[in-house]
Formats: sequence, structure tokens, C-alpha cells
Amino acid sequence: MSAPQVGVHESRTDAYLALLVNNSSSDNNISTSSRTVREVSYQDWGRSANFTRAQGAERLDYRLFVSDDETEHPTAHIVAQIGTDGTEGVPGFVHGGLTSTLADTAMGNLAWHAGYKAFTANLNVDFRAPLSPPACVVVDAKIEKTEGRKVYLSADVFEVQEMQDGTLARSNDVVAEATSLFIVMDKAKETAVTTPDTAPQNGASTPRVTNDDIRDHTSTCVASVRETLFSPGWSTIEKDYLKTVWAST
Ligand SMILES: CCCCCCCCCCCCCCCC(=O)SCCNC(=O)CCNC(=O)[C@H](O)C(C)(C)COP(=O)(O)OP(=O)(O)OC[C@H]1O[C@@H](n2cnc3c(N)ncnc32)[C@H](O)[C@@H]1OP(=O)(O)O
Repeated sequence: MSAPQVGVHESRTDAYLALLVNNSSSDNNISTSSRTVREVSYQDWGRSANFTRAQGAERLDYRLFVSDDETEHPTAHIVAQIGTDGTEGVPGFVHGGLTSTLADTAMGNLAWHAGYKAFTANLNVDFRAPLSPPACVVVDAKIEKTEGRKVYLSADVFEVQEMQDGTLARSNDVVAEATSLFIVMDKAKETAVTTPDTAPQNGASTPRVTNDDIRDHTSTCVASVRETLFSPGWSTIEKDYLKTVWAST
């Protein structure tokens, strides 16, 4: 397979995947050294308004894979393109919350696809190296152990880098290491949660909240918080305040 050439603005996700895809396979399975993993389409989730899928490719685009073999220790993998639009925390660097979200997403999906209808109860992330957008990362998630309703998982995030010859390779240096505890829903409380497959289908479409609704609601919320919490002398942070701080560091 010839190595894909990648420009700065092209999707490294697809280019990196092209390096991994097993050409003999008719669908988008990828092979790792130890197992074959199957791509999970977002469409498979049915009814879901997913946070990580809401902003489009300019901000974040990713592909998700889970191992199909029913071993005791399945894995999940994300290959993600982090864009430049709304992805920064410290200027010039990817927000740690985004990196954490990708790790949480890989671990959460792994838990669900392994049959655990579970919620994140605890998430720990060690950030080992900064990332600058645009960036392409790979997340490897695995189940460490289970104890009753508790599912312990871990995820490592690696950057995919462009080599001098234009090929893409996964760095061996970890960007972030995450561990988590997911708790399987209590049977007694499960009926209160609607999964995509069991969401009520009463014929009526769910009313969607528009951006205008959110803006209106935010204004009302801010106004009431100001009245009850803000001291009269307080002012809002000047727009350029952070720029000034940044320039002086
Ligand atoms: C074909 C269809 C495909 C569908 C495909 C779907 C795809 C789906 C993709 C999902 C991808 C999601 C990726 C993002 C995942 C989120 O974002 S989940 C959202 C964020 N998390 C939450 O909202 C959870 C909020 N917290 C809660 O609801 C509750 O605290 C929990 C976690 C459910 C636990 O409550 P609970 O069931 O009442 O648990 P409780 O009985 O108190 O405790 C059980 C045990 O856990 C321990 N425990 C509980 N919390 C903690 C904690 N934080 N730390 C340590 N121990 C704890 C307790 O000590 C207890 O231990 P034991 O005494 O049994 O030894």
C-alpha cells in the first residue's frame, strides 16, 4: 500500500486509517498485532444526541472501533482528528477536557459494547505531553477488571505524527493516560434510563432545543444569577483581559 501524503488541512484520521485498514477486508475493519477490531458507526447508536458528534469535523471528528472477539478483555480504539475550531484550552494547545472526553468516550463505548450498561463514576487523567491543534490522536482503551457492578478501564492517548517522508505514524510517547471506574446501572433504577434502542417511540418527534432557545435561556439564567449572587460592584471580565495576561507571561 502506498503511503498517503497528508497536507495540514486534510483529514489525518482517514489517512492514518488507510495505513491500518486491512485491504483484504471489504469493510472498515482494522488489524492490530493481536486482534481484529470492528468499526462502530455512530448510526448504530440509534436515537442519540451525542456531545462528541455535535460540532462537526472542524472541531472534532473521530472513528470508533471495538474488538469483536468475545474474549475476557475486549478493547476499543478511537482515531480522532482534532481541529482548530474551539479545541484550545491554553492558547495553542488542545484543551485537556477534550483529550479526557476522547478517553472517556473510548472507555464508555467499550463498556457498553462489552455488555455493561454503565456510567462514568470516576475518571482520572494524567496529561503527559501537550498537544497542538490540528492534531490526530489514537486512543486505546481496555477493561482492566470487573467487580460486581464496577468496571475498571484504562485508556492511553497517543499522537499520530507526520514523518519526514510524509507518512503518518503513531508516536510511542503517550499524550495522556486515563483510568476510570464505570458503574453498571442498578437494575432497580434502570427503567428510568432510556437507551437509544428503547427510547419512547410514541409517534411524536422529540422537540429539539434550538441555539436561539439556549441563548434566551442563558440570558435569563445569567440575569437571575447576577441578581442573586453578584455584588453590585462586580464587573464582567474585560474581553481582552486574558490576552493581556498571556502577553505578559
Ligand atoms: C446497540 C446499542 C448500542 C448502544 C450504544 C450506546 C453507546 C453508549 C456509549 C457511551 C459512551 C459514554 C461515554 C461517556 C460516559 C458518560 O458521560 S456517563 C455520564 C457521566 N456520569 C454520570 O452522569 C454518572 C453520575 N453518577 C451516578 O449516576 C451514580 O453516582 C452512579 C455512578 C450510577 C452510581 O450510583 P449507584 O448506582 O447508586 O451506585 P451505588 O450503589 O451508590 O454504588 C455502587 C458501588 O460503586 C461505588 N461507587 C459509586 N460511585 C463511585 C465513585 N465515584 N468512585 C468510587 N466508587 C464509587 C460505591 O462505593 C459502591 O461500592 P460498593 O459499596 O458496592 O463496594
